[in-house]
Amino acid sequence: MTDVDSWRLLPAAQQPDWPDPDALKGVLEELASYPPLVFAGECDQLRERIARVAKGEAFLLQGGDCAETFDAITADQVRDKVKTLLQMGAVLTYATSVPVVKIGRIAGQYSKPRSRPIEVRGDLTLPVYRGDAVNGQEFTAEARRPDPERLKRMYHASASTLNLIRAFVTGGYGDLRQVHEWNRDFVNNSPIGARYEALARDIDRALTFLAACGADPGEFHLAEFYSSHEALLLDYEAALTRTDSRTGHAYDVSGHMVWIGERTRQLDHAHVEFAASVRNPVAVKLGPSVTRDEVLALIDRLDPAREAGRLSFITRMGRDKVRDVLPSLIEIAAEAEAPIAWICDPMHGNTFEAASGHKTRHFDDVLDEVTGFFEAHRGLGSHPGGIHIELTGDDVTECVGGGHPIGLTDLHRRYQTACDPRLNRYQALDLAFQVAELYADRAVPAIPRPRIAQAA
Ligand SMILES: O=C[C@H](O)[C@H](O)COP(=O)(O)O
Ligand SMILES: C=C(OP(=O)(O)O)C(=O)O
Ligand SMILES: [Mn+2]
Repeated sequence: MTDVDSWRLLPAAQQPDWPDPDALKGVLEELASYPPLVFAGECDQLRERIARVAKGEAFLLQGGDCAETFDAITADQVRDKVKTLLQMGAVLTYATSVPVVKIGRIAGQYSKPRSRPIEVRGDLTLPVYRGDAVNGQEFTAEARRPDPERLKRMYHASASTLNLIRAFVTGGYGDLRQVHEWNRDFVNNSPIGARYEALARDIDRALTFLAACGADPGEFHLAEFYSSHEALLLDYEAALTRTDSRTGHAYDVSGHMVWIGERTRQLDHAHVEFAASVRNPVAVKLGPSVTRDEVLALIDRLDPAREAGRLSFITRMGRDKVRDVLPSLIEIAAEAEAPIAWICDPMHGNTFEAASGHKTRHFDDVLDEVTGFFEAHRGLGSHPGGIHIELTGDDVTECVGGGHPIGLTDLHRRYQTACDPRLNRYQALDLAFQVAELYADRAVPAIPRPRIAQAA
């Protein structure tokens, strides 16, 4: 591990141009005095859960908005997002026969890397929207001016979201029987529900069997839920980094897991340096242009001890490239004896612009990339560790396709995202059921059963 401040000496991509450095300094000092949002022990627990993913004994489901917004922190919206993830988790648990580690892109996903630093509309050129932690979406000079006070709002928004999540999942919301009932409703009301009927019935039978055996399905750790976000704004992440009194290690206590994006994973830059200095489980996004040397260097820098659970790679290749590019990456990591948890992000390599100007993704492309990810792992005998999805619990029209079909001409109806198009609640559940079908068809390798001694 490196010194927690060593990143400050290196270049950092995608940082806002804060107009008033003194105001920023004051905010960061204040943030540094705030209580942690998550505890180091929880981060350790998640690292252990991800270690099981890396060993082929668990599956990981990570999902949530591309960009959270301060306006959307209502009890209903947070609940529906968590509910969607719990529902997907239940289907995937049954399909994979292993525990599903559930992680939200939530309670901290407030900043965005962008393709261009500016946005032009007509005669007006303004700084691009970089997430609610930095500036506002409205296309005015005032809204687009980076405002460090927003970093404090990010902290408070994350705290209230986490508070709600903790209340939902410990207050019985994640009870398996309840979650299965919601899935039953989804199947009954889906235009393609007949297709999912057999799987839903199998889950019914499994639950009835467990109840008959005297087991309490509410106790199956279904309600364990973790937070994650892209560690993009290093000033914020560093202000929320604390030394753990138990171990003396530094933890980024802004979320349980943090990841480095495709645009900020340069080896000699600040983001990798920062991630190397904290003890959280960390992930790096890998796009199709990643090289062998980069993969090896990321492993050596972020997981020098080869500790399972420490480093995940979230691959986002695009449906056309995943089958060609992913196998060699898996081989490189295997040669380096790195216990990587491999997660598939089937969203970011499959974005296109519709004729209407909306950024969108097709459900079939998303499913195809997940299928290619499974095929690549099956070909090499490695474990397809999980999926990373941009989704919402709301009934938005941002991605096309799915069982309640959305066409290109429907996009304008409820296109509400602050950045990238998300699967809506139905599309997210379609994805979970159709990934489960891949398991049932044996299109993916059977996962070894968890050893009893390691049961959570
Ligand atoms: O997830 C976010 C986007 O992929 C990223 O911010 C780039 O988006 P843009 O091309 O609209 O800037
Ligand atoms: C920007 C994102 O992804 P990537 O870094 O893979 O482009 C994202 O996850 O929203
Ligand atoms: Mn995105």
